[in-house]
Amino acid sequence: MKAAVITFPGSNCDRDLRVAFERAGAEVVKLWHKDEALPDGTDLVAVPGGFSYGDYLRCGAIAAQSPVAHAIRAHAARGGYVLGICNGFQVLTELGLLPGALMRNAGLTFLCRPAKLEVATADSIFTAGYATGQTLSVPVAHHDGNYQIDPDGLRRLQDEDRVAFTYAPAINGSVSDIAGVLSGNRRVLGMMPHPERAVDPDHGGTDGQAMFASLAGALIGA
Ligand SMILES: NC(=O)CC[C@H](N)C(=O)O
Repeated sequence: MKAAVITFPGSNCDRDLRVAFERAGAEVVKLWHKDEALPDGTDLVAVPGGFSYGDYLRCGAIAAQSPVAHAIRAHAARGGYVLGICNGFQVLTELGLLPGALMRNAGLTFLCRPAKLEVATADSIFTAGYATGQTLSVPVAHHDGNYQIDPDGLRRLQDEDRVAFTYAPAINGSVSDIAGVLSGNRRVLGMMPHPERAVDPDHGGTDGQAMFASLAGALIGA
């Protein structure tokens, strides 16, 4: 399995994401925001957390106009896998690969702490290593994690079983406590919590590990 991890100016979780994939047995290639094409054989594009382009305009808005953005869109259009974590989730909504938007946290403060999550569906390559309803502890670190979507869009996400994770209890004002969502073909996942910060006992927990193990396991040889 080959994962391409993208770095924008201001990304700060690209190394952690690379290590999480490598420990799970994936081959990782690094991409810079100015790269216009993915390496041949890329199975999954990973968009890391951080403050791409300083979070100017809106979190993720400038990254969605960067040279590498076209390559991400083309990969998704081909049915490729895409994982966006935190700022990466914001970038994927700005790219139009996932519905909804990430607004300022309801409490107007930056939240940096472990969060309790519930796995809302195990029916995806990203969440297959968990059980639906399982509770996880995964760190969050964001000021714009308040997921919002119009009522029709919310109904569609729920009807199509595309809510991947919810906060339990609520932390940032997200509609229906949504922490992560899947695309219609279930091959794109965006989530605000950081599973790559929970893959080693020294992180204080390993609840993120199953996501990388599931991805690497399913895509090895792919
Ligand atoms: N850790 C992150 O990716 C943070 C995302 C974004 N900069 C925010 O604060 O909401």
